Amino acid sequence: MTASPSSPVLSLSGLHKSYGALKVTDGVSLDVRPGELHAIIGPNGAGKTTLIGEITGEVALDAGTITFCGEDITRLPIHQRALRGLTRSFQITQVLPGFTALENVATAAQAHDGSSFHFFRRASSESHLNRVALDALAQVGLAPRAGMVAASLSHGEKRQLELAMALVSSPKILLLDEPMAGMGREETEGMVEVLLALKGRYPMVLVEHDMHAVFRLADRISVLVYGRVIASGTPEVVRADPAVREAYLGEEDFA
Ligand SMILES: Nc1ncnc2c1ncn2[C@@H]1O[C@H](COP(=O)(O)OP(=O)(O)OP(=O)(O)O)[C@@H](O)[C@H]1O
Repeated sequence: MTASPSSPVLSLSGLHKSYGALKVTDGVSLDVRPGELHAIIGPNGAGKTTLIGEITGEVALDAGTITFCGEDITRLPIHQRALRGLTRSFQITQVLPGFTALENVATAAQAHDGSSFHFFRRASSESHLNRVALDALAQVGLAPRAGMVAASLSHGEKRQLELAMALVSSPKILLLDEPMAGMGREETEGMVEVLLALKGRYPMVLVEHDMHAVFRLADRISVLVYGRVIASGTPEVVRADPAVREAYLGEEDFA
């Protein structure tokens, strides 16, 4: 089955997951449209990271269907989903601390491109990989740090580096799980700028607690509470929703 240009890139339909009596995903249905940045927010323990894991295949569903680029991927293993361009970044640290930023991204590009990498073409392959890696570093604003070893990068820069490593895997969607976690205001602002620049080029699912960042970036927001989507829509619609305001009672961002 092929998807038309306007059909959703990713559709979740009736997803369910329980751990014993705890319903972590309770009938979640939502879709991500081409070029859209769709944020998923909700209080601690609402099931956001679990939902990302269900999309990548790390968490097995009890019920429901996941469709990606027109294909039912519900039963596909993690690597088959990744090969199709379903790319997760953050909270999985694959950065090699003793390698430079450029080497890290080139290694990620090589891993993705593995089958076309031949020894007899080594020199040209390496320069190709370096070009691809530099381009990805530039996209995340990290080109000036290309020659620095990853260990010497700041926390925010390491997160930018992880994002660059995701970009070289030819993503058809980016799943970003708390990219601003542990960042100060300035680093958060830097990451918002990077994601704003990438917006529209890749559809993105963003799980994030920083509401200022979410409201600046999102085209649509879905609010998860106890594993259920209690509201979904544009930032304006979600901000004005009484159920959302109740779920976030007392938090200044919804005041
Ligand atoms: N493997 C597991 N076994 C049992 N319970 C689990 C497991 N994974 C997650 N949970 C529980 O499921 C619930 C949802 O967890 P999840 O990490 O998805 O929430 P979250 O919305 O991402 O939270 P946070 O915002 O704090 O990161 C929590 O109560 C958590 O303790």
